[in-house]
This record gives sequence, structure tokens and C-alpha cells, in this order.
Amino acid sequence: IATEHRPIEKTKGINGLDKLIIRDRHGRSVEVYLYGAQVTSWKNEKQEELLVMSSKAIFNPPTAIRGGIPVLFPQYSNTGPLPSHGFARNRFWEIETNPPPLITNCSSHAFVDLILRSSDDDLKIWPHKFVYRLRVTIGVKGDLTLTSRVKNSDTKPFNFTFGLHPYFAVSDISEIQVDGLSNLDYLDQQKNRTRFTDHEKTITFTSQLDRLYLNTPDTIRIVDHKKKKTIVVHKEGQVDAVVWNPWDKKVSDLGVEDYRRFVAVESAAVAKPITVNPGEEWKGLFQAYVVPSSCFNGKHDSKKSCIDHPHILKT
Ligand SMILES: O=P(O)(O)OC[C@H]1O[C@@H](O)[C@H](O)[C@@H](O)[C@@H]1O
Repeated sequence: IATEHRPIEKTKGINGLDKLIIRDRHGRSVEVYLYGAQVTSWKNEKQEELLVMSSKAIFNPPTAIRGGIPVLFPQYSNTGPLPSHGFARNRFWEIETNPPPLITNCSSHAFVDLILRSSDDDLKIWPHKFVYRLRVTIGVKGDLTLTSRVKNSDTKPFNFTFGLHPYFAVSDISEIQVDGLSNLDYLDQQKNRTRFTDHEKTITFTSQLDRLYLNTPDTIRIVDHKKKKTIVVHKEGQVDAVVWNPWDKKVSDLGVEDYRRFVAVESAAVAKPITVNPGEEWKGLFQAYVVPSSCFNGKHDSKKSCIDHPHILKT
């Protein structure tokens, strides 16, 4: 399906699993497995990898792949009766060649549309017919944008919780801070989701951290002091955010030193589940882009490489 305008290569990834590679004309690329609709690579124009895969990632369905950006649906973590993080990350998605129009102000041609429909087996564990459409785009400014559309194709309303779980590459977990969440309430997921208020100016990492921040601003920043780069995470349609690094917690399919190389800053909808009425559709946007940290401290003389929230979702 590679054409001049839709530069998508369909290939085989690890263990022969179907993988798509999206490239733009600046040499940026994104790789997506149909298994889980999981983004496993995002490279900028210099071929630098911006996401992390676990050195022990298992590409063996039905095991979830550790790393990249898992899609957590229709249940975030263990907040309900389903397996942890729902089942979308354990399903084979399909390419949708002719999806319903998605109205955005993004003129990029470097995108792919994936689709997951509830199967009979899914209906046994989650009795709600749905269609989940995910568009993965390399934006014109090099941003990685994931647009989710969840349609209720059933006869009764349903609720779901949700998250997109990026493993963002950082120089070293001790060299970064996460900004934009101070003075907010969070549920500490290491303490039975007890509610606290974050009085710190910024989040730094010295041990395991697993927090669900409630009602956050749409934009959160990961400042990497060593790289002098900031990853900007922008979300719409999901009010919560998770910040996670396992540090020395045992995660069986994560290499012992892997935690040093990533931070998860997730867009999420957990505290207030999303309700979708029959025939209706919920839309959510997740966007990440990398800019020089100087964009935020007034020292940047050229605005050129500083992207200003490229909102693309129009409803
Ligand atoms: O091991 P999993 O199911 O992929 O989950 C990874 C992590 O995902 C995060 O979203 C949760 O906050 C953590 O509690 C969890 O450990």
C-alpha cells in the first residue's frame, strides 16, 4: 500500500508479526505493530529513537508487548474486572483503508488508520459492541499524534477507562523532571490509590513512582536536563495523566537497567470513566513532540524549533 501520498510500508516485525512503517519526507518514521496497534518506534529526522522498547520485550501474543505505546482499553490497570489494562493491547488490529473522515487541521499524509472491532470472545468478557479506530500520524512538525475514536455500536450506553502508555526515551531517569502537575491531586498507585496533593514544583525520580494525576492540564512536559530537550505531551478528551517509572520494582519482561532509559507519562481517563451512547463516538487526542528546553526558559532566540501546541482535533 505504499504510494507517493501514503508512504506506508507493510512488513514483518519480530516473530513474523505484521508491522507498518510510516515515513515522512523529512526522514522521520514511526513503526506500528498490528498486534495491539502498538507503536514500537518513533524516530526523528536525525534517526534518533524517541521511544523505548524493553530489552526483554516479548513479541508473542497473547502477551502484551513491553515498550513503545501500548493502548489501554477498555480498562485502565486493575480498576475493574478485566485483565490489567484491558484487552486492546492483546488483540490483532486491522488496517482500515477507508475510515470515516477525521476532521483535523493537520495536512500530513504520513498516517495510518487502524481498527479494532469487538469480537464474540470480547463480548463475553466485556459485553459492549464497540469499534475503536486509531489514527497514527507523523505530523507536519514531526509530532507523533494518536487520534482515538471509540464508537458505541451497541444498543445501550457503555463506560470505559482508558490510557495511552508511552515509554518515552530519556537520557537517564535521574536527569529528568516532569512539569505541569504541581498542586494537583493524585492517586498513589503504590498505596492502594490513596489520594494526595502534589505540593512539589516538579516531579523528579529517585525511586519507584506510580501516580494517577486527576484533572490535569492538557499539556505536560518532560524536561531532559542532560539532552537539553523537552518532550511535550499534549492530550485532549482525557482529563487524567499517569506518571510511572518502576525503578527497582520487578517487572518480568523489563531488563534490570531499562528503567533508567524511560519515563511513562500517560494520557488517561480513569477517575471519571468515559460514557458513550449508542451510535455515538468518543474522540481523544494524544500528541508528543520534542523541542529544545530553551523554548521554555526564554533563552531561545529563534522560535523556529519550538512548536506551539499543534492542536489538530476539531469536533
Ligand atoms: O505491567 P503492565 O500491565 O504493562 O503495567 C505497567 C504499568 O502501567 C502503568 O500505567 C501503571 O500505572 C502501573 O501500575 C503499571 O505497573
